[in-house]
Amino acid sequence: MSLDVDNLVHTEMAVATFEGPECCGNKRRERKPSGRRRIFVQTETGCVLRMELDRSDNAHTVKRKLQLALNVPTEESSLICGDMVLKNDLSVVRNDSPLLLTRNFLNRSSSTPCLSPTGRDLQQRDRSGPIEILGFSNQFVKTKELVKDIVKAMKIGIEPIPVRSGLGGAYYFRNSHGENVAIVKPTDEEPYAPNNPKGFVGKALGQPGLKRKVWVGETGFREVAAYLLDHDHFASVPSTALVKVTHTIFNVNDRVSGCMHQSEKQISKIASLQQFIPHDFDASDYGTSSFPVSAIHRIGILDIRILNTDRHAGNLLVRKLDGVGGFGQVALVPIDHGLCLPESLEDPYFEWIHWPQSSIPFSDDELDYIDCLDPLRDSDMLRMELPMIREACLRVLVICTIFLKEAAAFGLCLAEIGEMMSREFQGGEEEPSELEIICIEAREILEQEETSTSETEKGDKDVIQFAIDCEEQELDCTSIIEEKLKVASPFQFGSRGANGRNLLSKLEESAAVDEGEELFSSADKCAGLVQDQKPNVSKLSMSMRNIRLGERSWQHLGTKQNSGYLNGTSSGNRSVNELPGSSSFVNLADMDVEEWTQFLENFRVLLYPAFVDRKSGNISQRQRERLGISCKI
Ligand SMILES: Nc1ncnc2c1ncn2[C@@H]1O[C@H](COP(=O)(O)OP(=O)(O)OP(=O)(O)O)[C@@H](O)[C@H]1O
Repeated sequence: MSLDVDNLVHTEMAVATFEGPECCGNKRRERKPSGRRRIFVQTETGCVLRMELDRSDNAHTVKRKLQLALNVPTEESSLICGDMVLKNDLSVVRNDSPLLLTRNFLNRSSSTPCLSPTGRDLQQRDRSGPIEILGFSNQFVKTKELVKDIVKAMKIGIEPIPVRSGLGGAYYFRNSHGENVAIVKPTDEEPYAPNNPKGFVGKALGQPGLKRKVWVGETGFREVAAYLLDHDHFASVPSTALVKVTHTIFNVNDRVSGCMHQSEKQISKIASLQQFIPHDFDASDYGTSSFPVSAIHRIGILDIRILNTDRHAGNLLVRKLDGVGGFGQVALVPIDHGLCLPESLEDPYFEWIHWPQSSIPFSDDELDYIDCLDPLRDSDMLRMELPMIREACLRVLVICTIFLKEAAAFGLCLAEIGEMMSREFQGGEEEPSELEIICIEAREILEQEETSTSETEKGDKDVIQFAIDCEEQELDCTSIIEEKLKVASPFQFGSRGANGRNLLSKLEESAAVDEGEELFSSADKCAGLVQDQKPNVSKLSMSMRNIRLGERSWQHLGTKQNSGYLNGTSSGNRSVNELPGSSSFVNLADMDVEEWTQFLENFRVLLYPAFVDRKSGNISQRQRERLGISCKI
C-alpha cells in the first residue's frame, strides 16, 4: 500500500474508495476478489468509517489511515474484532466485518473526547449508499427487500421516526406509503452507549453494559444471531440484519455538555435493522391464557438455546388473528434479542416460565426440531456470518443447546428446563442455577483429571527413567516388573508390556474397566513389589493411585442413580462464597480447545443424573447442599 499521504487521505477518508454503492439491497454484492475486503471501523463513540482493505494491508497501515482521519496516533489505538486485538496480520478479518477502534491508556468513559473526524466531514464524503447490509447470508433476502423499499421512500421525503418506548435509541423506517416497515437500533445508542438519546449514557463501546457479559455496542449482532439461529422460522423472529445506515435523524450526544442533539448532518451508524411486525399489543397487555401452546414452546426453545436474559412480556408482540382465522386467536412474535448469548452463563429471564403452556409436554414436531439442532454447526454458521461474535458466546450456545436436547429427550417440559437454568435468590444472594452447578461440577472433574494426568505424566517420566537406569545396569527390570505384575494383577499383560510406558498404559486400560478396589490394591502392590529395586517406582504407585481415585469419582459420577452423584467428588463442602464472582459462577472462556472438549464430555455425563434428580425433586437440594448453599425447595 502506498504511503502517499495525499492519496491516502483522498482514497481512504471516510473512507474514500467506495466501490459502487451496493445499497438498496436489490443487487447481490459480489464477494471481493481474494484479499480485497470491505470493513467498517467503528470508534468507541460510535463514529463509523468504511474502508477497503487490500491484501497488503495490515493493522498498522489501517491505523495509519485512521490516524489521518481521526487524529489518533497509531500507538495509542487498538483495532479489535470480537475477541481479537489485531496486532498486524489482517487475514482473519473477513469482508464486511465491523472493527472497533479503541484508544489505549485512556479512561474510556463516554466523557473522554470523541474520536471524531478531523478536517473534512468524513461522513459527507462517504459515497456509499444510505443503508448497506453487513453480510451475505441468503437469509437476508427479506431485509434486502425492506432496504429497497425504505430507500425508495427516503427519496420521496418519507423519513424515519424515533421510537419513544424502550431504553435504547430506535427508529421506525418507513416505506413509500408511510407505513413502518423496519425498526433500526444503532449500536451506539443502546442503553449506556455514548449516543443513547434517552439519558442512559456513561460507557464507551466495548465496556460492560446492561448485562455484565454483554458489552456496550454488541446487542446489534446478537439480534441478528437470534434471527439466524431461528431455523425454519420456527419461533418467528422477524428478519434482522446488521447494517451500516446513514441518516440525519440519529442522535449524537455532546461529549462536553452531555446534551443530546440531532446533528442535522448525515451520520453513519452500525445498527440492527429488523422487519417491523404490525401488532395489536405486547404480551404484558394481554391475557396469556389465549397464547397458543406451540408459540410459547417455540419461543421458549429459542430462548433456551440462546440463553435469553431479557424475555420479558414486552418483548413478545401479540397480533390478533380474528380477521384471518379463528376468533380470539393470536400470533406471538419475539423481538429484542440484544441481551442473548452472554459471554458466560448468566441468569436468564424467561417470562413464559410460569405460564401454564410451558408445563405441557413438547409435541412430536417440537421434539423432532430439538433433536435436529446441532450446536456445533450453529456455531460455525455464526462464526461465518458474524465474524465479530466472541467464542465465549458460542460456548454458551453450545452448552444451552446440549442441555435442551438432552433434557427434552429425557422428557422434561419447557418449564422444567427453564427452571433448571434459572438462578434462585436466597436472602438477597444470587445462587447458581442447576445448569450452572452441573457446569461447576464438570469443571471440577476436568481439574481433577488434569491433576491426575499431570501426575501420571510425571510418573511416566519416572518409569522411563527407571527403564533407562535398568538398561544401564544391564538389568532386565521391565521383564521383572511384568512378571510381578502378572502375578499380582488379575489382568493379563501382553507382549507390548516391554517397557515402562506400555506397562503403565496397560495399567490405565485395566483400571478403566475395573469397578472395585481389587485392581487398585493389586496395582498398588505391584508397584510396591519393585519398590526395593528402584525408589522411583513409588512415584508410579502414587500416580496410579491418583488415576484410580480420579476414575472412581468419574465412574461414580457417570453411573450414579441412587446415592447422590455429588457425594463422590472431592470438593464436598464448598461454600457459595468460594464460587467465583456473584454474577458469573462458571467461566467457559478460559478453557483451551482440548479442555473444552473434555469439559463437554463431563457435562454430558452429569446431565442424566441431574435430570433424574430433577424429576424426583431432589437435585437442587442435593447439589446446593454439596456446594454449601442453603436452599429450601
Ligand atoms: N420488530 C418489531 N416490530 C414492531 N415493533 C417493534 C419491533 N421491535 C421493537 N418494536 C417496538 O419498539 C419498542 C422498542 O423496541 P425494543 O424493545 O426492541 O427496544 P429496547 O430499547 O431494546 O427496549 P427495552 O428497553 O424493552 O429493552 C418495542 O416496545 C416495540 O413496541
